[in-house]
Amino acid sequence: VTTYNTSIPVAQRYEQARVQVSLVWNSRDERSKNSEKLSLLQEFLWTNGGPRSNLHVIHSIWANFQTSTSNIIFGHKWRHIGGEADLWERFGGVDICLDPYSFGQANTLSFNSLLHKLIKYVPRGSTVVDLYSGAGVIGLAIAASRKCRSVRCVEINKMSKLSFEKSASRLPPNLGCTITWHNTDASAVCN
Ligand SMILES: C[S@@+](CC[C@H](N)C(=O)[O-])C[C@H]1O[C@@H](n2cnc3c(N)ncnc32)[C@H](O)[C@@H]1O
Repeated sequence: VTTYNTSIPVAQRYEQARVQVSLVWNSRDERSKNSEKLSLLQEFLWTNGGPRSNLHVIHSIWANFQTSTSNIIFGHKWRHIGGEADLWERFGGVDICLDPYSFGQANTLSFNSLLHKLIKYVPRGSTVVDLYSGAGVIGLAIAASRKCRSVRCVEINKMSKLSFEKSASRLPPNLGCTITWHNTDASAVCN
């Protein structure tokens, strides 16, 4: 859900929030059997919830292709099939891009206020490691506070790097802090 438009009051922002829809399709890709049904579903959703509908609640639509029969929800293949590709949020005073393949906190209001509180506890000149960082939202907010020398984000999902890089490109210049993102197992880093 995006509530990005910070020029309007918070309550109104939540009323006008829009949803990023991810359709998980149990096939290899968009050329597989039954893919016409995916297009029909996408068209139906966009007609009834897109910008030209009476109830514009859909920000974007993505398809995810999952052939595994395990209980892992998402497969590795993603296709953007409608609306804006990037979903932006505002957390801890920074612009954050959340692609559907990156983890996003569900309670955005609480997360935002927790981030503002957390930053107060960071001593000046710190070296910070954001373990299990996802797209690096916590690390990026700490980096933007200008309180630390470096922030390293550590995350196992390599796709989250794309979201991290888009957000990092919007950080203000000259923060005096290097911020990097590392695709590795955080439990190995801790040991
Ligand atoms: C609950 S999310 C939190 C993400 C981020 N800190 C936030 O608040 O938005 C946990 C993250 O840990 C990652 N993760 C799970 N196991 C991991 C591991 N062994 N090493 C590094 N990251 C891991 C997941 O992919 C996920 O992005």
